[in-house]
Amino acid sequence: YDTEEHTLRELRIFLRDMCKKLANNRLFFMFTKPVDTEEVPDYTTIIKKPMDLETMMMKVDFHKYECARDFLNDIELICQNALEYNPARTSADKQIRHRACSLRDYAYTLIKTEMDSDFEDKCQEIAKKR
Ligand SMILES: Cc1noc(C)c1-c1cc(NS(=O)(=O)c2ccccc2)cc(C(=O)O)c1
Repeated sequence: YDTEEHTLRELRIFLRDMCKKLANNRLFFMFTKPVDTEEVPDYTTIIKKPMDLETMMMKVDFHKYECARDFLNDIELICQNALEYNPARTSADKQIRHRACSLRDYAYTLIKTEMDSDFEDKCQEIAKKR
């Protein structure tokens, strides 16, 4: 089978496992689904590019990620959105900002420790050619 397709399939398997690990951590519960505009009516007036772990899992299945860096860019988006929408000194805002930073650090560390850097380089080479 075409080795590029084989590489991208392996990437998708890895990224699905990443999504599962992040979504299964209770700390990150509020990042598992899109922010509900019924619950948070002004959310989309402030946050222009919403992102969440369920949407990321769908993006994996729709072949939207060609390398781990693209995946981490969406994790960064989840984190930045949470910092932007929850800037107050209240304990609720502080808690969600802390959890957003934990999500970002945990995702980077998981990828750094569990993904072969040569494999990521190969994915980025394929992405460049497409
Ligand atoms: C995320 C986010 N960004 O800004 C805010 C504010 C949140 C956020 C949104 C919600 N309520 S929600 O209905 O949109 C939802 C429930 C379950 C999973 C995903 C979203 C709850 C919480 C919370 O801390 O419990 C936080």
